[in-house]
Amino acid sequence: MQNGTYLRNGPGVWHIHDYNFRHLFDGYATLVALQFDNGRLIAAHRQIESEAYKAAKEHNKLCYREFSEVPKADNFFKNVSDVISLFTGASLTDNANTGVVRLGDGRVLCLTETQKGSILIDPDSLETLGRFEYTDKLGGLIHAAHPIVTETDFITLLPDLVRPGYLVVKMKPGTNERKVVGRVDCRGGSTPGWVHSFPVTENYVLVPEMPLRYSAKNLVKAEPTPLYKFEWCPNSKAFMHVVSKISGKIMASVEVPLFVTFHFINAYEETDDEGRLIAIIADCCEHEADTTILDKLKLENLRSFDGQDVLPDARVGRFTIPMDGSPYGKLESALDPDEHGRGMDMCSINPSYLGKKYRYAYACGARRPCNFPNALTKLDLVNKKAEIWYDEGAVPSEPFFVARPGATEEDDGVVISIISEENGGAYAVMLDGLTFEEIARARFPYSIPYGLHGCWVPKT
Ligand SMILES: CC(=O)/C=C/C=C(C)/C=C/C1=C(C)CCCC1(C)C
Ligand SMILES: CC(/C=C/C=O)=C\C=C\C=O
Ligand SMILES: [Fe+2]
Repeated sequence: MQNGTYLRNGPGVWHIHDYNFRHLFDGYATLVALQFDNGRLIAAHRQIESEAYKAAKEHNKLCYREFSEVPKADNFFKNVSDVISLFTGASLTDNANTGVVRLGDGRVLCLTETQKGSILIDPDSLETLGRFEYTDKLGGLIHAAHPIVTETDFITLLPDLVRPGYLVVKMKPGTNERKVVGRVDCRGGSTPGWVHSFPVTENYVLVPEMPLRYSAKNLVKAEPTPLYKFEWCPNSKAFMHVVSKISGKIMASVEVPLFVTFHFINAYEETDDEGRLIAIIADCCEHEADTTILDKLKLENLRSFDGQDVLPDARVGRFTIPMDGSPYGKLESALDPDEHGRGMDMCSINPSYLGKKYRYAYACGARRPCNFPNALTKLDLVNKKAEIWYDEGAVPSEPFFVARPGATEEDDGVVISIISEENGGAYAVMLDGLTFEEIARARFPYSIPYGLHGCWVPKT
């Protein structure tokens, strides 16, 4: 194993004093680090010191709007209406609890869906260094939680709730300034679809327009609605738009079957024998166009498993987007969902295959009955088979692939996951990327809560 640090972010504290949050996504961000140092493993964890977290600790109450929680009127600006503070962004959380990325310039950035929740941290001490200030004038309050980050680029989408659409933006390493690549207007609905993540190919950025859309009326509600800040709008239809990375032009825009996804896995360009582009293939963790997964992530559901099989089905949804001007795209299962127990989310790939034809993905899968993904799975998208790693009582977080230095095979590397156990225990596990067998496990001397997304910071 090369030397370096695996960092994982995620909600980890779900209460303020004696007030308990209701949804998984509300929790205050907890970073966990696994530092690999010449065969030794050193583990650490630390809270991200966001303004939202510090204010909650200082005042013993919720002070900012979280994913589903809204402060009581007297918790924030007394005389400013919620609506005004929502649209200036002042009341929005900066609780950067979703992901962590290493920028091409080496800075390590924690993110969530609010732009103000972009927070720099020190990957060695896990100390919060401060807010990442975007120096451009693009404004906006929200962005995709998952930018596409490489050594040379940072690409993200900014949903536009005023003029329904999405800005595609990019930022060079060493800068804090995003530049507009292009813009996509929504084709359906009066608001953009929720965009937690999106995929890219070598030449294109794909903009998903999901029929689960931001909801103007739910955004200002004080109490959570069944779909939180969103609305299911099947009549508004679903679309995939293809934007050129170079010109920003829309190269295709097709209607696709209705879908629900948080996470795109990867995408690539399909060419014919003469090398002409015929289609774009984009894969995602798709929840069978069923929004109930969102409410299943309520803490009371996650904390009460009684043996009933209540995890909604999910699959690898594969979009085929024709590039010949045809108006419709396809959405099919890339493999039989029974291969991975019809549970599917929290994915990773070998980063060298980003935007390219690829064969393997790693994700959380299911061994049923369950109420949450309880297994790790390696998906072979060519042979349409899945391997499963399962340990009784384990709640594994995203299996994160780290390639072996010098590897030539796509799956030559290791897969790291942090396991929270039903009984309060926790351990880190390392699987062989090729065989999917367990290589090592290291137990934490205390509990580590379930978490979301990670990144690899190589030792320099
Ligand atoms: C943890 C995770 O995956 C998602 C977190 C999403 C958050 C914190 C979303 C926050 C929002 C608000 C506080 C109001 C505006 C809308 C929205 C972006 C959903
Ligand atoms: C944990 C999760 C879905 C699990 C269901 O199968 C989704 C998390 C989304 C945010 O990053
Ligand atoms: Fe995510």
